[in-house]
Amino acid sequence: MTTTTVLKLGGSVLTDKSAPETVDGDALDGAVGAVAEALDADDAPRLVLVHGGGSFGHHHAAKHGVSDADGTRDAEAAFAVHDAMRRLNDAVVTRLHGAGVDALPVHPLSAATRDSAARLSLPLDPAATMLEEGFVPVVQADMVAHAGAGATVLSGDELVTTLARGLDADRVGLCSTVPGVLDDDGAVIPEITAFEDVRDVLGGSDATDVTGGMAAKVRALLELGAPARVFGPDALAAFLAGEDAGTVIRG
Ligand SMILES: Nc1ncnc2c1ncn2[C@@H]1O[C@H](COP(=O)(O)OP(=O)(O)OP(=O)(O)O)[C@@H](O)[C@H]1O
Ligand SMILES: C=C(C)CCOP(=O)(O)O
Repeated sequence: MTTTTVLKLGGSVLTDKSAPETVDGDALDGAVGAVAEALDADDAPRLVLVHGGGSFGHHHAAKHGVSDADGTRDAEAAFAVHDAMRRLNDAVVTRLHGAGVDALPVHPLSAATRDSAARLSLPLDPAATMLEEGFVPVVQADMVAHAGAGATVLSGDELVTTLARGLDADRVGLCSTVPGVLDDDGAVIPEITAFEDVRDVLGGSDATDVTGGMAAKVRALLELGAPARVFGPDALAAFLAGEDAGTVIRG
C-alpha cells in the first residue's frame, strides 16, 4: 500500500538565516538528494513537501511587523513576504527538477483564508490531485488573507498539520537544523506527549523568526493527533526510509 508523507523542510535548513534571502546551496542539495533517493525506492511514499521561511519570509515579515498574529493591510508589505517566499519556492522546485523529482509549486496566498477566529481554511484539492497524478506538491509558507486582520503569516508548521490532517498522512516530519527537541543538556528528547513536560526547555528560534520557533512547533504538533517527528538534516534519509528519527511528538 502506498503511504503518504508530509515533510517540512525548515527554512533554517534551506537558508542562511543570518543573511537576507540567502539559500544555503549545500543544505538544499543535501535535502533534495535525500528526497530524490527516497522517491526512487520501490516502496516510495507519496510525498507532500512544505517549506518554511528562513531568511526569505522571516526577514521581510519582521521588517514589516507582521506575524501569524499581527496582520497588515499594506498590500506591498504582504506582497514582499509572499514574493520572497515564492523566490525560495522557485529555488526549491527548480533544484528538485534538477534531481529528477516531479515537483510543482503550491502558493497558499491565492486560495487559503483565515476567519476572524484565526481558523485556517486551506483547499486540499490541488495537493491531493497533484499526488494522484504523480507530482510532488511543494507548498510554501506564505501570507494569508485574514478576516478582520488584513493579511497574516501562514507558517510551514501550520501548513504541515493542516495538510497532514486533510490528506490523512501516514507519516509527518519536520526537518530543522537541530537533531530533535533538545533538553537542558543539549540531548535529544526521544518522545514528547505533553507541553508542560518540556515548557522550560523550549525557546523561540536563534534567528529572526516571526512564528515562534520550537515552542510553537511542539504546540502545533501536540494538537495534530498523530505522531510527528522533529529531526535534523542528517536524519532526513532515515525518516524518508520509514525509520525513527529525532524526537517523536504524540499529542
Ligand atoms: N529545546 C529546543 N530544542 C531544539 N531547538 C530549540 C529548542 N528551543 C529553541 N530551539 C530553537 O528552535 C529552532 C528551530 O525552529 P525554527 O522555527 O528556527 O526552525 P525551522 O522550522 O527549521 O525554520 P523556519 O521557521 O525558518 O522554517 C532551533 O534552531 C533552535 O534555535
Ligand atoms: C515568514 C513566513 C512567510 C514563513 C513562516 O513559516 P515558518 O518558517 O514555517 O515559521
